[in-house]
Amino acid sequence: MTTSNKALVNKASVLTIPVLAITAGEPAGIGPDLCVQIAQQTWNYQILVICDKQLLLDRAKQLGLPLTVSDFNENQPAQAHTVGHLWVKHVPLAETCIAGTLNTANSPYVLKTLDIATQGCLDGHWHAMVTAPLHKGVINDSAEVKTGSFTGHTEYLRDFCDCEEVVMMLATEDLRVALVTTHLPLREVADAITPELISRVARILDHDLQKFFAIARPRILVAGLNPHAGEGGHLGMEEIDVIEPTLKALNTEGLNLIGPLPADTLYTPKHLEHADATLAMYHDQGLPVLKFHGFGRAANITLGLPIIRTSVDHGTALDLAGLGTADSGSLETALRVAAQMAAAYQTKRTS
Ligand SMILES: NC(=O)C1=CN([C@@H]2O[C@H](COP(=O)(O)OP(=O)(O)OC[C@H]3O[C@@H](n4cnc5c(N)ncnc54)[C@H](O)[C@@H]3O)[C@@H](O)[C@H]2O)C=CC1
Ligand SMILES: NCC(=O)COP(=O)(O)O
Repeated sequence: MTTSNKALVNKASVLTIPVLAITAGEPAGIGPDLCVQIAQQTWNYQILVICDKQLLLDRAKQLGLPLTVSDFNENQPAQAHTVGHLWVKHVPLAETCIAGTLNTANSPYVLKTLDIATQGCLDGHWHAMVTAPLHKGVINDSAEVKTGSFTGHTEYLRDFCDCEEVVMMLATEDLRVALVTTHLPLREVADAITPELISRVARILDHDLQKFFAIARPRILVAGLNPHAGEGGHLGMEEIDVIEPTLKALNTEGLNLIGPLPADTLYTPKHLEHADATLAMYHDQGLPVLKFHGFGRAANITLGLPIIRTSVDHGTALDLAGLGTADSGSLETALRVAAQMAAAYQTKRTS
């Protein structure tokens, strides 16, 4: 690989053609379908897919779409995508995959694709990783993984990259929703909302909105935890005891956090009009709003990592695998956002 397409994270390189690595995710889900579908489109990036080569060719045949593949070599200069072709970093499946049918034997393969993609970003072999959906259940069901220990890409990448904290943010054209807690049972959420966690998350969100999205001083609307943001303490004390004083302290550092606001009215046009992002306390407080607004056109972005990682806004959709009816809109968005983030990062480095 020439210096021109080496990592933006740990090497001072010039971004010419971004090299984006896609992990195809759960082999029985729609991840492989989406990779084949985006291969049919025009892109100004080099797209490489980290997966089993034969899986992609089989899925293309099943979908009736043309596809050729070549082995990706990080020592070759980057080249823009050509329609109907994919570069592949081959990782063999443990067992042949049937679209729509989960198989725990292939779970270690899914994790291996993530490890390779992440390490490749850290080593500077590609500019960003974009993840197709995986199935959290089948990974936890596999003999190689301790049950319940795999909660999602976000936490897995946090641990792989040895980060204390990362932030999940989903973004569509005019709405960004970040989360204080991610994949946590609802019963545990209230106890997890501490000044320390809110502070770590808010600082990362503020920092990365500046770094990757060129927002000078992000205005962030923060939701309360309880209905009506606690109704002055009558519907819960977390706002008064934890959230309010934490936001106040963070604002004295220069952050621009507004809240805690009642979550139901925070997500109305009047409030959102002047917001750069929103911060929800838990997964299903913020994400249903985002998905109602922009499902299929949103990207999931992990902030706070030493690499760029974006993803789709949907799951494995086992019911659609191999049928040709999966919508590739979110994967397209995730690719575009990854490329924009890579360019923004590069501009900041060189300015
Ligand atoms: N980024 C990731 O790896 C994500 C993984 N998941 C995982 O996916 C698995 C299945 O989750 P579900 O809750 O069933 O959600 P899901 O998103 O897979 O499916 C929900 C509904 O949306 C439809 N759908 C999803 N993606 C679509 C697309 N691209 N085009 C057209 N229709 C689409 C499905 O057919 C289904 O009716 C779970 O294990 C979950 O944890 C869920 C979200 C994100
Ligand atoms: N709802 C988002 C989701 O479940 C995806 O999580 P992750 O695998 O990107 O951490």
